[in-house]
Amino acid sequence: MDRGLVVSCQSFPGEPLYGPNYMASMAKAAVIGGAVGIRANSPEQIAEIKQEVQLPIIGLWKREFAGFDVYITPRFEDAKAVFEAGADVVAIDATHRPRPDGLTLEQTIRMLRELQIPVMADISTYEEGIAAEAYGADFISTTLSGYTSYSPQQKGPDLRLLARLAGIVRVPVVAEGRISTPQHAVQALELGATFVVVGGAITRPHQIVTGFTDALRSFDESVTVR
Ligand SMILES: CC(=O)N[C@H](C=O)[C@@H](O)[C@H](O)[C@H](O)COP(=O)(O)O
Repeated sequence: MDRGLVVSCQSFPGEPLYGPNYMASMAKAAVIGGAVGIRANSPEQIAEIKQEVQLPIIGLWKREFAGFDVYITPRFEDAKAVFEAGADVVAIDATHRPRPDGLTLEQTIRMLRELQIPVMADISTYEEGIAAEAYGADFISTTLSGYTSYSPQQKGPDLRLLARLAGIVRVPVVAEGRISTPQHAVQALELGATFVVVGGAITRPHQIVTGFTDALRSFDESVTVR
């Protein structure tokens, strides 16, 4: 995949853009805008997008299993289904938390590589990134920083984690998570990211609206106080 922008086109039940082909249309818009790849959720949405755009797809499948914290492509068989739906790379939770199928992360990555399925390791800490590379992941992405109980909880992207990993691992490092401005994206490339994944800031209109309404509300409140 070329250096540049990957647009994450994901929608979920209850969201206004959840339904047939909304995400395929979003992916078409990403193509027009010059994206180099698409990140997409679920075999269904991946297959829809695949029909409409030629760009490489990083696929995942968000699934919740009672008693487990991992939710990004949690089981080996979910990863296989994502690949079979047309993903070129499969993104998986690459933390060391227990997985619902009882496999370790190392076993999962090894089994996927045996099937020649390229793996993107979604990590939350530096140590997880180093381990994922050692296990054979093809890409390391900062996706889960801020979304595990033990990683830094911050409003903006974890550029520090990105820079530390980019300085040491040999596989491509991907900047992902809370990248909400073009400036963040440029900064990520400067710090060594091979590509930058942007989701909500492009493909979640309700999130974009909230950014504006929150700003207006704080302005109103500051005026009232005066
Ligand atoms: C933590 C998690 O579950 N991240 C998910 C991973 O696929 C998506 O919900 C995010 O939208 C994606 O990572 C892009 O990030 P952002 O939408 O912040 O640009």
